[in-house]
Amino acid sequence: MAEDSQTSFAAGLEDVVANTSEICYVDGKEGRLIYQGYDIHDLINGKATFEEVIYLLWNGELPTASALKTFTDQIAGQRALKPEVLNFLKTVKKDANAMEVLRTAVSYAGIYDDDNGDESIDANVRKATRLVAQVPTIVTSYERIRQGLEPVEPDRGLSMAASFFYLLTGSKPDAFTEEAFNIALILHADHELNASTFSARVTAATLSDIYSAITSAVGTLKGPLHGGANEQVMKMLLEVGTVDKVQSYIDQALAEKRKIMGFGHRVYRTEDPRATHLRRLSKQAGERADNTAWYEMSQVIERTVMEKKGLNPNVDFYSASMYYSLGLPVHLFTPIFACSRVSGWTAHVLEQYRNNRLIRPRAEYTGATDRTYVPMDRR
Ligand SMILES: CC(=O)SCCNC(=O)CCNC(=O)[C@H](O)C(C)(C)COP(=O)(O)OP(=O)(O)OC[C@H]1O[C@@H](n2cnc3c(N)ncnc32)[C@H](O)[C@@H]1OP(=O)(O)O
Ligand SMILES: O=C([O-])CC(=O)C(=O)O
Repeated sequence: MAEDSQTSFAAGLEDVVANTSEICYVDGKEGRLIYQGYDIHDLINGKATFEEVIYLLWNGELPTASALKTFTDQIAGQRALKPEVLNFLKTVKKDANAMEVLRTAVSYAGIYDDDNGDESIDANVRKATRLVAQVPTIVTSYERIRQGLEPVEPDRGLSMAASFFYLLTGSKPDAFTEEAFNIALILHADHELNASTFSARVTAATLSDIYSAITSAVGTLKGPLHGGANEQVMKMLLEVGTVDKVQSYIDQALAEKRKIMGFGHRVYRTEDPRATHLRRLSKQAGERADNTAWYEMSQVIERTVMEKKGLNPNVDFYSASMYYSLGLPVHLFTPIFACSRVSGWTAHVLEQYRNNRLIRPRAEYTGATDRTYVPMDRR
């Protein structure tokens, strides 16, 4: 064994502290989520906007009214896609996975970004602004193109929450939908060194460009153990169908050693504070849609999984029924997560650039040693 081999190995890097960050603190024991010192409950109870939270994540301070207006206008002014990106969305196959399309479109947009090749701090902030502005446009435009509809021209006067629905449907959402979606965007904005943010930081730490980092992150978020879980949760609810089938479904899944999607977490050992809000919003969205069946089924699943496995729901559990009740297509649930998390990813990439060191851990070598090469004719 090589002399410099590492002696401590943590499977899945559990509890390994891989960098310092001022952006976000997750208290897994108490179930608290803090953005730049502000508890998410305070941000939501104080009726913060998603734009305000992006400003906070990037700058470390809450904006004044005029700073927020300038920032909001800057984002709103960057929503339109470059013709090359739009053309990619129009020519890619219509039944592609929406996260794969987003991943490739982000990578493509980087090539055509006006600041491509400029790695100055100002250029990276401009690129980050375009990324948070355009990820929702990519997601909604591809969905419309897939349905045989023309993409909608962005409306600069709309909030990020309202703009998503406008770009998707051509109509402005009602006040409840805008408010609920704004909260969901805030809740998904950042989560310390989750897998996709870590992959963004690893890419950025090679001093590669911000679009490459966000492309890595989108690909990582897609997996069902991470952001992809919200779509799997809704598929489970649809498969279970009715409340009376929950018990047998969960029993069978656990007997087959299958994971119940939307439950468990690497850090939280108690209620995920985001689930507290999403549970309430799932109920309210169900009531407004005159169908609380998905919420009620979710409640029974939550009780059953707690009873049988002692696991709490994570952010992906109640967001599924909430989005479904808002009329959003299931295959957009994970792209919607990306529309929010791109704010945290970009905050982390900008932080990585400010104080960079290559991220390069070691592997504990478990392979063979001291073998002698055997020529081909003697194998
Ligand atoms: C935005 C987000 O990324 S939130 C997470 C979204 N992902 C999901 O909801 C997928 C379902 N959940 C999971 O797969 C896991 O809980 C993860 C991936 C979130 C965390 O994984 P880890 O920290 O590696 O925990 P790990 O998978 O080792 O689970 C520990 C134990 O709890 C069990 N467990 C964890 N989650 C679940 C679950 N959802 N259903 C059933 N059992 C579970 C495991 O089987 C394991 O049991 P064992 O020790 O008897 O083998
Ligand atoms: O922190 C994690 O490991 C996963 C998570 O909840 C998130 O990314 O929001």
